[in-house]
Amino acid sequence: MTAPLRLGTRGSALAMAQSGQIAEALTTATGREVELVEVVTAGDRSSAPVHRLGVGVFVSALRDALAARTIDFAVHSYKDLPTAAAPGLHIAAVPTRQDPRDALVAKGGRTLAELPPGAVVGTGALRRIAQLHALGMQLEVTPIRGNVDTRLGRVLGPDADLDAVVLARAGLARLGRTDVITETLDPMLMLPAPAQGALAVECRVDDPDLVELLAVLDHAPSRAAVTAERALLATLEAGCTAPVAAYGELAEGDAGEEIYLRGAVISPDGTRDLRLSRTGTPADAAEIGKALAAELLELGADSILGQDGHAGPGTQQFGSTE
Ligand SMILES: NCc1[nH]cc(CCC(=O)O)c1CC(=O)O
Repeated sequence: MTAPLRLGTRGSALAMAQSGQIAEALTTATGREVELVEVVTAGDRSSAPVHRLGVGVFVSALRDALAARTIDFAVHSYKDLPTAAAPGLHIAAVPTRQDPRDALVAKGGRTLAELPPGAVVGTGALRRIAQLHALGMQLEVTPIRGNVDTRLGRVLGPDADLDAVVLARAGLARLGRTDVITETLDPMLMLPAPAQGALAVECRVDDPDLVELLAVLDHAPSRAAVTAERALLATLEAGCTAPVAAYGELAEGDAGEEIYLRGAVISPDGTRDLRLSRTGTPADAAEIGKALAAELLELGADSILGQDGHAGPGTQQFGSTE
């Protein structure tokens, strides 16, 4: 009898749902039993805005538990991972990615285009705030945070005080709540966060048997797309909350499989909106991301990122956007 593998997870409904789904997939694929071990993170204990805390707070307690060997592996929302590599740890799998687009949940079943001037839209991420302002619709954007149910309650609950919220479709899908979505937002308007909708399955480098076991969950196209998006983010050296968006899509092109990467850097007030794209082969995913970031920098991305909304030096270690 082998002992069950210990999967460390945050206690939020979303974290429990995605950890449970990965545990089940691993057991199905390998026959190994998996036990969920709850880890409380500083991010769960605080109610400060995420762009102040840095989303790294959600990650570090899980990584500490890995280092302390109280858990064997962890499942992260990939977009919450800092771009800096974690010494001693390895992303053993990037499972098949969920739909990476953002979703609108609005009162009265409204779509984005149906929101009247002055409508109050809640979202926590500067990337979304910036892109909502860039639409020029006179939306009033208000920062919110909290778990998915709390956010939905601001629109759908008895004390609803917002006209709409924007959140990741993937989070709603993992919780079985896509029914509340009134519009899945076209990436032409709302380019997703780098790695949104993807998970990262992480374990210790010094656990080679587990590295090999977890690899059954890896989905190469999802990994390539996320690699390109995160290389763009890392090259821009955008702090934890910078309004950077990136979306890599894989498709069959004339010369075989191709990756089509779009990137955007938007000022928080939406008045400056740089968007570019680039194609290449999935094997060059990281280079494509770096090259696209370099082009964005050439066009002044750094001056946009230097405006308020940039995380500042205190939170530079956190590489994720939201
Ligand atoms: N920043 C919070 C966060 N981190 C991961 C998800 C779920 C979507 C995903 O897995 O990418 C969410 C919620 C959201 O952005 O609405």
